[in-house]
Amino acid sequence: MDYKYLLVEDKGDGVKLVTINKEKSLNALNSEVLKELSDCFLKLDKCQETKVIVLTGAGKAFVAGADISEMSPLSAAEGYAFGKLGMDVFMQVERNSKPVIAAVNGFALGGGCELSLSCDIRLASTKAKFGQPEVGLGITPGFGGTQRLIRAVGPGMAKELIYTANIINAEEALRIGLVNHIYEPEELLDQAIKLAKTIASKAKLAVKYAKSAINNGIQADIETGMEIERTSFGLCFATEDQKEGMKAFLEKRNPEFKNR
Ligand SMILES: C/C=C/C(=O)SCCNC(=O)CCNC(=O)[C@H](O)C(C)(C)COP(=O)(O)OP(=O)(O)OC[C@H]1O[C@@H](n2cnc3c(N)ncnc32)[C@H](O)[C@@H]1OP(=O)(O)O
Repeated sequence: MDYKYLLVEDKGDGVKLVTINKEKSLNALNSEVLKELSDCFLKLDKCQETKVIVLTGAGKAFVAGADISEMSPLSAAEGYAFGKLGMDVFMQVERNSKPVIAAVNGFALGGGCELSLSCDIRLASTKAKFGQPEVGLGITPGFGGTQRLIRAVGPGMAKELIYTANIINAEEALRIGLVNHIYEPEELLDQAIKLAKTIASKAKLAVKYAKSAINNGIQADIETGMEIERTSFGLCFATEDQKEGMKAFLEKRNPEFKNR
């Protein structure tokens, strides 16, 4: 996969590393980068060999937000369309059939924080900074921040972050549950890939069904959520990997999953 602003590397064992590589503008998301991300995540979704995706940024930023120079002259209708473009791409990340781990190496502001929120798991370097600075620019979050941040950290904390535009460090992000773990900058990618490989070693379809059950269930009432889980659970029994996983346990050996 060849892109102008993305690097896609095969890290082995079914793990792909996607790096947003537009260092000069701190990986700010313009329409071109968003379209490349869309194409990349669509292809990785369909790629049989890919089991887990790690997403990071080149240089000192994960993503410093949507591109302010592109947004500055927009009309209301154009602003709406730009917001929709970002939302659609982030929805592709969130709904990707493969788990996506955000390795947040530095600034994750505005659209950058929102991109990390569309990933399944966030890991941070000690240098990471998170925030939704949009109200300081005269806009609201526009790539899903008002909806995903409340789900990640609760409405009170999300509202404080969004209304104040405060930037928080990795420790605070860990404290409020925005990230799962913090690592030294030089360890972040290795740790993200290690976590990705642990997930990739499990039954691929079971992980896929678990992801969709969690993502769909979180939007639903508990009874609907339980029905979603029952359906996913039942579907697993139609897979070869369920037979192999349980047979291996009973035979006291490691399973050899075929991802079928
Ligand atoms: C729907 C979504 C909406 C949004 O996401 S709104 C945008 C939210 N993000 C922000 O408001 C953050 C904007 N950026 C900053 O505040 C600062 O940057 C930082 C604090 C992240 C870093 O500051 P420092 O280390 O001093 O770097 P630097 O010189 O400001 O940035 C290097 C180059 O990167 C460009 N840049 C940074 N962020 C953006 C952006 N979000 N959109 C467009 N360009 C950006 C700058 O302008 C500059 O460029 P040049 O070297 O040509 O002066």
